[in-house]
Amino acid sequence: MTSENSSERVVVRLDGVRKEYGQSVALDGVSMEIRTGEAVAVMGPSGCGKSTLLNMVAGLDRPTAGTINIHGDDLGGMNETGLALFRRRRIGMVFQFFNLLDDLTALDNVALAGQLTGTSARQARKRALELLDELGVADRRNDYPATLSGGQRQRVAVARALMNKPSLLLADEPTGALDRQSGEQVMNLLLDLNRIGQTLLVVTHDPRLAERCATRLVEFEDGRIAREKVLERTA
Ligand SMILES: Nc1ncnc2c1ncn2[C@@H]1O[C@H](COP(=O)(O)OP(=O)(O)OP(=O)(O)O)[C@@H](O)[C@H]1O
Repeated sequence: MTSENSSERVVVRLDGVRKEYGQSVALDGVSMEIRTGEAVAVMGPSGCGKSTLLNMVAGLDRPTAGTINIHGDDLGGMNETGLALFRRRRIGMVFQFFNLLDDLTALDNVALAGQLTGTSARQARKRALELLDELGVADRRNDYPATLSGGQRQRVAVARALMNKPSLLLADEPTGALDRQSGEQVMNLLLDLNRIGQTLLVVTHDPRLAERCATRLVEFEDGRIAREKVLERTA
């Protein structure tokens, strides 16, 4: 593989990323790459900067210093509108507590993500239904989040994250609020998605999630990368 080809395969590149909140340093010079098709798990003690890293990569917050490139686009060069568009089109996000809109049905929660990028309501609802079907929750399409189990809510949230075929799926403790069985199902879902080519960056406290789903483990300590290792997936 030529170096040109290999650079095309880089989805995310962080270079010397530092983030300060007042006196506190959340990220202290982080450089890393994520390549197409990788599933990277980020672990580390509470407060080591994991969520800050995801927020930076999603363009939800800006670094104090350093650069972040996603598929060659420098996030630092985008204004707020550009960042919002980038996020909707290129990034899918899954959160610990689902972050679904309570007053929309499961189907509308998913379809809205498509409509926000200009897909027609009809097309968006069609794709949303296909995704809910693939994720095994199509029968709950007309129900509101409050009436769904945690595992079902997370499936709907994953469907929403996939709506715009993101270059990168980010997940922040996606199993953190789930019972063991629902957590296992969400792990299998992430594994299946990665196996069909979805690039993943997952923050977790759960070593089982990293072992099951990740191709690489990155351990953070005090805002820095302390260790990295390639994982052999057993499943
Ligand atoms: N908005 C903010 N304002 C001030 N300090 C913040 C803010 N966000 C994060 N921090 C600080 O930055 C550091 C890293 O926080 P971060 O949430 O990234 O850690 P984490 O590894 O995700 O922790 P946890 O595992 O507990 O979720 C912490 O010291 C935290 O208090």
